[in-house]
Amino acid sequence: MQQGDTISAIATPQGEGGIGVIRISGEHALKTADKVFRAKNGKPLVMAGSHRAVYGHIVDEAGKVIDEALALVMLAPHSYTVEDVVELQCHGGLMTLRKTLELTWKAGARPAERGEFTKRAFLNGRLDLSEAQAVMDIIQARTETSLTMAAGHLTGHFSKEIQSMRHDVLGMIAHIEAAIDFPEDEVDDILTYDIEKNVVEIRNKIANLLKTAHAGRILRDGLLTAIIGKPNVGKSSLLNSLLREERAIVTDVPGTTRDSIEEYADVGGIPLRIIDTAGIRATDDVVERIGVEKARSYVKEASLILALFDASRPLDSEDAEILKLVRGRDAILLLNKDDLAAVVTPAMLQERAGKDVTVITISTRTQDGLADLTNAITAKVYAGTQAGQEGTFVTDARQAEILRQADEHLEASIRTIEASMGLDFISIDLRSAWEKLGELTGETVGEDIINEIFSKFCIGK
Ligand SMILES: Nc1nc2c(c(=O)[nH]1)N(C=O)[C@@H](CNc1ccc(C(=O)N[C@@H](CCC(=O)O)C(=O)O)cc1)CN2
Ligand SMILES: Nc1nc2c(ncn2[C@@H]2O[C@H](COP(=O)(O)OP(=O)(O)OP(=O)(O)O)[C@@H](O)[C@H]2O)c(=O)[nH]1
Ligand SMILES: [Mg+2]
Repeated sequence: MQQGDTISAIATPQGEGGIGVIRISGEHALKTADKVFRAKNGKPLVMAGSHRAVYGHIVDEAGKVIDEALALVMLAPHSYTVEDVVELQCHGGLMTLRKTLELTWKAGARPAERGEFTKRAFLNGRLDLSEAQAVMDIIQARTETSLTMAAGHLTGHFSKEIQSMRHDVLGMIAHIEAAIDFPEDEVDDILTYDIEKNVVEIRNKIANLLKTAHAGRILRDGLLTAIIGKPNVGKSSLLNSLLREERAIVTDVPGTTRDSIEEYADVGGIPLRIIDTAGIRATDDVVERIGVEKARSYVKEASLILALFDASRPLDSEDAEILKLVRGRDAILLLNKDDLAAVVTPAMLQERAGKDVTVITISTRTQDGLADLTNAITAKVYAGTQAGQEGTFVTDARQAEILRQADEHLEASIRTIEASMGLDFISIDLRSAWEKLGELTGETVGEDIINEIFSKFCIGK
């Protein structure tokens, strides 16, 4: 097999850690590693054999010892990149890793680009494009549900579904080509009937996949959620409850939160990117006013708004302002401090907000109602998604767009059949659908798109 030029990068998080790994891949990976690594047994790494670790030291050009290390050799094609790979497992300090990396460059490697190791695994056929994308999703997963989804993709759940659709489409194309070569009118009718039935089935599968796109994107990227309300209603207390941690300052002084606070929380497996904002009110305080402006702009930006109200105090004009801000938006209204004597009932809030808005009674003090909130959020995220599709979520906008376009070609094939336009025209529509679907697995995708996808990876992956 053909190997690329030799690349190297730090593969582990950069900071202090127990161990840090420098990964070298490419035609001269072993030769490069031999120049910076001196095995205790004195032998070059080719003698080690694949998937063997060798003990030794990292040494500079003058032979000075930089670190103690293990070299892990993985010979092509049996490695992550399908090329020769050597990993130098050093002590996990910033200085030793940087120094060792520089030595690999002096020894002939060049700095790896973002995602270049995984890109090589893809170009060498060990992973398809959706599997390669899942590698990064695994690294970035913030909840167990997100991780399960990404791991499902990496092990091919999504790819297999796409491949099976492509296989079916190709089968139909083959039948059509055969029928074109041996024309017989009666056979054509049976054939187009069968094709139409098959196409409808595949379109159903695509429709079901597209239904997962909403949840899939949120599980991968998180849901930007703004907590808003007038001062002192318990916004920061809610943030702390959702994080199960005293993250934000809570006091009984209205105007406690002045700058917005952003944190990820795992709410029922959904990664929420939560923004706790300054209580929205008219104020002369310059700093607070900037905070209030920020809160208003987060209301515009957020995908979900949690609007808080205090059940123990009558609704006032400041609450009316909040109700106005969330009108027409994806929002859940929370009536907080339910543990105190209530002067506002959920029915009163519901009446003010309109019947289509979800109102939930909570107490951040007793944690009552937080399970209802979790359920309301998960229900919103999974709305329309069929249960039991763990491994086959559509996770990004590009995938969803490709599926929609493939579906359009399939729809066109049905119109072609119904217009009796002839077999070769049906075949053209089906071939377009087949090619489109191939953009998901990466079989029919241009270099620029591939480069763009991998450029979003981290260095060393
Ligand atoms: N040290 C280390 N840990 C790692 C990785 C790595 O590259 N190095 N990985 C990535 O960053 C992930 C694991 N992925 C890997 C995928 C394939 C092979 C590999 O050697 N495959 C061969 C042999 C398989 C076998 O023995 O059955 C092959 O596919 O032929 C290694 C790691 C996570 N942990
Ligand atoms: N009884 C009761 N008190 C609560 C509850 N939630 C919050 N509080 C109290 O209400 C006060 C304000 O809470 P915060 O979380 O700081 O309110 P906030 O909305 O962030 O306030 P600002 O940052 O000033 O806008 C504190 O004294 C909290 O202890 C609740 O569910 N019940
Ligand atoms: Mg606050």
